[in-house]
Amino acid sequence: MSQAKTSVVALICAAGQGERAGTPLPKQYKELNGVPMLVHTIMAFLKCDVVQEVYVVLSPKDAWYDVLVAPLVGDAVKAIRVGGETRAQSVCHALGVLDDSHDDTWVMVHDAARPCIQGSFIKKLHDEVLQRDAIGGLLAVPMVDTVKYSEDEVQVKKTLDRKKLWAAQTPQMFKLDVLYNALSDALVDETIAAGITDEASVMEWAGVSPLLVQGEVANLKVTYPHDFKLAEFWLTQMKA
Ligand SMILES: Nc1ccn([C@@H]2O[C@H](COP(=O)(O)OP(=O)(O)OP(=O)(O)O)[C@@H](O)[C@H]2O)c(=O)n1
Ligand SMILES: C[C@](O)(CO)[C@H](O)COP(=O)(O)O
Repeated sequence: MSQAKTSVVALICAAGQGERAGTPLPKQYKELNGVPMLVHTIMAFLKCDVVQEVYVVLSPKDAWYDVLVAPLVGDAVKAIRVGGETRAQSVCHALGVLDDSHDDTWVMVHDAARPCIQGSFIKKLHDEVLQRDAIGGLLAVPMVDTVKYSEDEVQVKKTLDRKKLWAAQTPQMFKLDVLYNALSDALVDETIAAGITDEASVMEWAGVSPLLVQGEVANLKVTYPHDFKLAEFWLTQMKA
């Protein structure tokens, strides 16, 4: 008897302004090796056979997606124009749109700003979460630097035990309805909302322990101007 395939959708967050990157257009539209960053990100999910549907959350004011990205990715990707002021709000609004039509579905939330994501990384997260029957999980990399804790951004208060520290990446994979309910609850309180910087953090707040799946440094988040060249390097390496 054939088993029913697990339903997995990708939600790519592309409603940010990219202020730290300092580009004229939001950074997700800057070309990397001749193609807008967001196209690289979307194509990785479109080509990955563990993902059945791909959605992108945009700012309601976005004037560039239809011109710069849609012609290159086609209509298999659905744009949802409900982005909010913070990443968490953008994700929550988009999940609210998807929740009605998606029962028993996993969602992989991913940053448009991580264009070097590869199908093999996506599949690793998918397989480990499902094989271990986890509540959900995220790609993350162990810290390689010694990590200092400061309360005033001037002096060191202490050194943290880096063996216990991981840098969170995306995608992060959870049941869509569970994540939506947790995010909706958390965002009601401004103080709690301020600490919700990824999907795992809201699930931790809800009392569960997401699975850490070891990722790759290549899956960097393009944040500052110097990151564009680094992302181009990794994209070239991965195509080689
Ligand atoms: N209100 C927001 C803010 C961010 N994002 C998305 O979340 C991802 C990670 O956020 P970050 O790198 O912080 O992007 P920006 O918020 O655009 O950057 P900055 O903070 O420098 O303005 C990005 O793909 C960004 O488009 C989003 O969908 N909605
Ligand atoms: C979700 C994230 O990519 C995990 O590292 C990251 O937190 C998003 O960036 P932001 O600057 O916190 O929006």
